[in-house]
Amino acid sequence: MTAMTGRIGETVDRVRAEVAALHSHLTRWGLVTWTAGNVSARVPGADLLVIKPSGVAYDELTAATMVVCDLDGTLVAGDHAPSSDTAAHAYVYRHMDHVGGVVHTHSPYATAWAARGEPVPCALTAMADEFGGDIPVGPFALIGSDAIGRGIVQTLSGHRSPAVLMRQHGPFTIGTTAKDAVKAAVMCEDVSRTLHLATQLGPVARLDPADVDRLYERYQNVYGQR
Ligand SMILES: O=C(CO)[C@@H](O)[C@@H](O)COP(=O)(O)O
Repeated sequence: MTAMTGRIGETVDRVRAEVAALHSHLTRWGLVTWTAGNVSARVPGADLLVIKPSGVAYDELTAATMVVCDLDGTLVAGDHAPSSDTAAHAYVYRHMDHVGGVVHTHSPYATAWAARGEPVPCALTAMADEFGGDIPVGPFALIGSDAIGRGIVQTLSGHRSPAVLMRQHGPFTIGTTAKDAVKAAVMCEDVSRTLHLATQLGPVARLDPADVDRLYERYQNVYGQR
């Protein structure tokens, strides 16, 4: 591992361990095939991010294999090339100050909705809880520039959903923390699957917007251990 010194080095090492461990949720919840997914986290107190190395198998990911980039996506520390989605993650961090973590997968049901360019309709209380409405579709964009990141930010800015289905590509999720972004990716695939099954049986009705608001406020502010 390319060492970074001092207090920032300690912080980076902690974030590297956290990001490495979070990748195990992508395989545990069936969100990725081969290496087609990545998790990143913003480094607190620094214009840096930690992200997965490109194309490295999940069972080979360790804190030491995580790479550190600046918020332009340039490699700062690490012995591997950064994820091919680093530019998208970095763009989100530059333009959404509240975001501490970003996840991208090709999880099958969410990616099927992305293939069709259709938002996942908010027809379940679980969707109101986690997404506050539909899961929106973002524009088609080729990898390798700021285009994907711009599409994520344009779609999610002012939107309650932490997930966006990038058209004909797959879901990207954001969170206050990287763990929150991973949870959003897990829940995005879960509701995408359920709504897929439901729509196979016939039309589904969206929840009343007032009910969505009430469910979202409760889940975001009361649910769980506070
Ligand atoms: O979607 C793509 C490439 O089109 C990437 O997210 C996926 O292959 C994962 O790439 P990385 O292994 O993170 O570089």
